[in-house]
Amino acid sequence: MENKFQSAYQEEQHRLSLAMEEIDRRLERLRSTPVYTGHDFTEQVLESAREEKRQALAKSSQEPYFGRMDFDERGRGQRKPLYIGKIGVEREETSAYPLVIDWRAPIASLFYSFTGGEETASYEAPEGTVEGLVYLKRNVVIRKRILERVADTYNRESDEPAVSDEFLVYRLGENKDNRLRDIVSTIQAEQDQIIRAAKNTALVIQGVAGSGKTTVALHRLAFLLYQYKDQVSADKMVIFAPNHMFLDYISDVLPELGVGNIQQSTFADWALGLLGLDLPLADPTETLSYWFESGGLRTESMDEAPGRFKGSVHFMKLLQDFVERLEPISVPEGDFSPWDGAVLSRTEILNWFNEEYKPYPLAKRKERVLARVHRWIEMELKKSPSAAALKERKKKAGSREKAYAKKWPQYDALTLYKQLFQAAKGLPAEAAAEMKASLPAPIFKATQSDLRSQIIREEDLTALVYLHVLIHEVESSQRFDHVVIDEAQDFSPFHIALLDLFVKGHSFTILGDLSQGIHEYRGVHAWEEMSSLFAPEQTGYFALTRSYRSTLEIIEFANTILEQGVRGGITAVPVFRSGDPVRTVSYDSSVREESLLTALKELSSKEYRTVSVLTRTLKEAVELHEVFTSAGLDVHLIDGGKKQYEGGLSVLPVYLSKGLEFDAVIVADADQDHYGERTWDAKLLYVGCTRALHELWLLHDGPLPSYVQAQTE
Ligand SMILES: Nc1ncnc2c1ncn2[C@@H]1O[C@H](COP(=O)(O)OP(=O)(O)OP(=O)(O)O)[C@@H](O)[C@H]1O
Repeated sequence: MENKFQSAYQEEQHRLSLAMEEIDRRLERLRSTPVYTGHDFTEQVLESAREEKRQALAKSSQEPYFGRMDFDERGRGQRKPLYIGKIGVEREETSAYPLVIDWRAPIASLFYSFTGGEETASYEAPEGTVEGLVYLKRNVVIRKRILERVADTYNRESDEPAVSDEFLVYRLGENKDNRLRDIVSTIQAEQDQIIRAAKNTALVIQGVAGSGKTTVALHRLAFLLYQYKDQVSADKMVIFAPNHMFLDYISDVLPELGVGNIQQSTFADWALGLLGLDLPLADPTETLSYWFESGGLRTESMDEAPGRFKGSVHFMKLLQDFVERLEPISVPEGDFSPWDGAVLSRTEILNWFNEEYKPYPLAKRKERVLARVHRWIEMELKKSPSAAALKERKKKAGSREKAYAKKWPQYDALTLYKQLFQAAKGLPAEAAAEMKASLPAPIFKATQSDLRSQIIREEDLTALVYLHVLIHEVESSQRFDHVVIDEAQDFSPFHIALLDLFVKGHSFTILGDLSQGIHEYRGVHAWEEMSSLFAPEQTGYFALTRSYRSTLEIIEFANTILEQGVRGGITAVPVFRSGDPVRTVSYDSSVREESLLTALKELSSKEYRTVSVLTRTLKEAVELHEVFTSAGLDVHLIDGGKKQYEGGLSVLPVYLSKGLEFDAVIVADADQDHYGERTWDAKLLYVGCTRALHELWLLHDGPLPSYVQAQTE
């Protein structure tokens, strides 16, 4: 065994030296080509391509590849070693396989999809299906030009033919810093399927906690940019994520994959930018504490929650209906007369508005009609009998034209939204009453009062953007080539239907986990709510059930919470990576703070890079932060306003931990007072526990909730 390993290592060392020599030689040649700084456009384009190549080769020379696959393409009768890296490097002679194959190339898909077996394997190439035999799948770890590790995950000629998880487990065992990382060397077959799925599909992915949803979505973007380079551009792709800190947390993956310039935004930022609104949104803390304080007035049923109503397709239709009802009352009453004796009849204006400009949205129709009125005035002015009359008429026409334009309704999203919640003011009485009746009374009242005080909540943004689209339509510069929605369980069907108006070809990657649906007062309760928005051939569904983040012990512990507390959640299948047992530590309430401090000190003395304390509420997080810092620990408080995740030690409310991960997690106050018997409490605790990679402790002073198994040491 030792010898086999030695010889594999030596072989790879030799090949690595050859590959690096070749890359260095090419890089040197490119570097010695003088940089073009002139004004010739063609030369500038060529220079920019050379610069791109220089940068790619420079990166490649440090870590040329991560995998090797020996493949015998049927018909060739020869087994060839293929090297796969983050950046492809072509050979100078074109007939051979590239020196390094880009991980996104069709042939590289074999490296990920091949899961062992004696049979022939195949991949889809532009020229059709290519079949052959895989002999070897090998991972090689190269850091800064040094070969650190060689691990075979499959060897046809060995006595153990099954694909081994050993390398994956080694990778998962590493500690994490403050950034999510790429996984190109260990993408799993079920993840690869999603990454390489066709572009024009609304993919909906349900994945258990830690199944790699966020990571997979980012790799999918890099794949789409490679595979559809002529159809998509990075700056026309967008990732919607829950908050700025999360965006910061994931921001390194795409550059690591050699992809830059992809838009990353929260839905709220995008919506406010599009609306051109410079209004601060209502502070979400109030809503969050209403829904997240333990106990309280909250009911189990979320169906009447404002967010659910305002996120429904029903509400979307209602807005459309409202705008349609505005059409017939748009053109002001009466003829238009620019000066006495000249009349443009309302019938003529109506004809322009209702017939000639009918295909345009409301605001454009108004704009076009007013421009036409202006042109009509100019024509009429030409008929003036004298220069003095012309002057007089011009003056009159100027002020009457202004007054006439003012009589038209104002078409901007916020004005219309306010109008709707002023009992559809302006509509004929019967229509107005019908509109009002279709809005649930408590939501009507609360929104009316908010809008009177200039308060806009996040849940109003979908409606505002939709009204904007209805009156202005989507401009081509606002369209996306692809939209990724992370934590999609917190989005509503209305969000998706709205974004569908902005994306070409229903090209979506929608990822989430219903078991982590802690914002279900506004998010979806079943994926069908989203997938049913598309025709069956436009959408695809994938489920990821394997969890890569946590140890076997943590996953089994969290699964019990799902089974017994959430009842109906999809449990995760662990990768076989064993660690320390989960600890449930009971303490007396008089020593709560000391106990948490001791626990944090103990975990931070280990070799972990990130340790967090998760509280139930923000208030508790703030208080504990004070305790920890007074004791001299360097702890970051994550309070929702934070734009960056700094790693190290953190304290935060559990609901803000979604999407993040830590080497070790302490759940504070894991008792029945803080986590009651409701499904929702169990979901919150599930989210908290599944943030831990290697170690999880739950501290409590009262009895644990019934769905948490006390752990004995
Ligand atoms: N194939 C893989 N190889 C190595 N690591 C992986 C793989 N897939 C996922 N991981 C790791 O698992 C962890 C979880 O990934 P990620 O955060 O993308 O999952 P998620 O499904 O979005 O999680 P959650 O919903 O719980 O926030 C990350 O540390 C990621 O690097």
